[in-house]
Amino acid sequence: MINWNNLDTLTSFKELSEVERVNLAEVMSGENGAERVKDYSVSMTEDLTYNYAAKAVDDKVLAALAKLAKEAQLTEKYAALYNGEVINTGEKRLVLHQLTRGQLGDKVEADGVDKREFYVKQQQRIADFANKVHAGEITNAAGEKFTTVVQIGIGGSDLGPRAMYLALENWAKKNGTFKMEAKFISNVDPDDAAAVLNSIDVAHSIFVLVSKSGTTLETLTNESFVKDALKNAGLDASKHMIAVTSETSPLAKSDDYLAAFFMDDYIGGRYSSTSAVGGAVLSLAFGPEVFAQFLAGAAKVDEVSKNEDLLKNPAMLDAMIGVYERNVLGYPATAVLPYSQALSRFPAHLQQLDMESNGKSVNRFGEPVDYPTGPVIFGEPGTNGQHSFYQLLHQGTNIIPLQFIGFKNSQIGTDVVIQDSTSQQKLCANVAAQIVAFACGKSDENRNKNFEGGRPSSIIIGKELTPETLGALLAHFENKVMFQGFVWNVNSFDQEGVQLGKVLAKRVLAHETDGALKVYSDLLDI
Ligand SMILES: O=P(O)(O)OC[C@H]1O[C@](O)(CO)[C@@H](O)[C@@H]1O
Repeated sequence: MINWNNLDTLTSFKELSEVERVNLAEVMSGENGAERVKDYSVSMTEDLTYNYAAKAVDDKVLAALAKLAKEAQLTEKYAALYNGEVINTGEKRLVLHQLTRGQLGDKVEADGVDKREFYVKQQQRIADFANKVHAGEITNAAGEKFTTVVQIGIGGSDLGPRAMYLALENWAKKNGTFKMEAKFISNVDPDDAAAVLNSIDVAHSIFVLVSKSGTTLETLTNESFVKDALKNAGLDASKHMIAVTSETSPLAKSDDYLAAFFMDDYIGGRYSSTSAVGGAVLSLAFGPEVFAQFLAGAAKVDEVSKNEDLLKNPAMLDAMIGVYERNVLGYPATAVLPYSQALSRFPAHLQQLDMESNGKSVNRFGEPVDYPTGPVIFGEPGTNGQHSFYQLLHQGTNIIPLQFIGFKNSQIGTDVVIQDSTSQQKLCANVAAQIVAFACGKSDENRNKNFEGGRPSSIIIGKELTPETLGALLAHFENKVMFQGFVWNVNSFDQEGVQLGKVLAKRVLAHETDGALKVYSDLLDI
């Protein structure tokens, strides 16, 4: 039987709080440090490793975390999720994003269909459509090939797919699978849509309207913006647009689109990159085979995440160390720092994934919780971040745990040797240096130049960022966030916190305001 209990009622959580703290600077110094870097490492897939040597944990802390993971029944809860229980209690929905990339457990039936079959069918329909576009069988009205794909969507209908596209753009160009350039319109700021439209040839562009609900104001506004532009160019908008939505949304049966592809209410926006939401744009941009490799990478990590042994389950381990840092050590934030330009928008995606999922103050039954839940997430690619906010990370008054990601090889492969090292070597040297600098610090009589150290980090290391490693990376973080939600006993799959602002904005637009809202409306000339 599964028990959904608050973290502070668990005996093993009290025990964890009493385990002696680790002096990170001490354990990471000298030979001991070298041994830790070798030992505190676990494979995520054959190409990716999670290394947690520079986290403030030792065997005692890890044993206490394993006990907590067991008492919180994390593997059982994961199994309940992929076997189709109603895990999203707020919206009374199943949570099925893992089914888009593999069958992890029982067949899941909902709405009278086998859900795995439903997702696979959508992937096949998308693959077929994308192949026809690439082959010139689906064209614009003049019979010319589409050369650009533009995704219109916001939140999960934008951030994940955009981050994934950017992550693979150069890889696809290098490996001969690049088919079409992709652009993204998300913000309701008219400058977003206008700038994208100014940068493309609309006559040769295909637009993917993505909205699960089919009611998101920003997305519908941008759709009209684009339709106007197509009309002004003398084009029939319905021959340039496809939709990705749920079958129950107002967009599903409209004649306004060349085709419609479906996901459903069991896939949260921020978990939708492996569904039709990511599938359409990525298959059009890189071909369906590349999208399939991306799914295969995610499926591998989903499988590893079933492991009951904490030390052999990187997503669960990462999650538990994060809980220790948040609820025992009291750290408020986590920085995501990819040493990979291709992952430039990955931190923004993780921001939504983590903060929209676990930024909650009530448990899954709607009762207030008495402990901190999700941390603040932010990040930028290294080495750019080093010349920006790392000052606070090294010497500020808050300790911010760090999540580094690094690859041995670059994607494009073009490089130069300057002062005896390549740029790729410089990049990797920097991430290694940062881990040790943060952990060990450096004492100096001048307090201003003193580094206290004791600043924890982990690193995910891969050979190269490929579609498969990207899928694995994505699933690692999705599963980490899911496990943390289980430990905190929150529902990680709804987002009521975004509603109030939407309601008030509607009131402003309808001029139904008073008090402070009225004055702000006047100040902004609405
Ligand atoms: O795909 P939709 O329904 O347009 O929603 C877009 C985004 O809006 C939200 O519901 C909240 O603003 C996100 O969770 C979601 O990713």
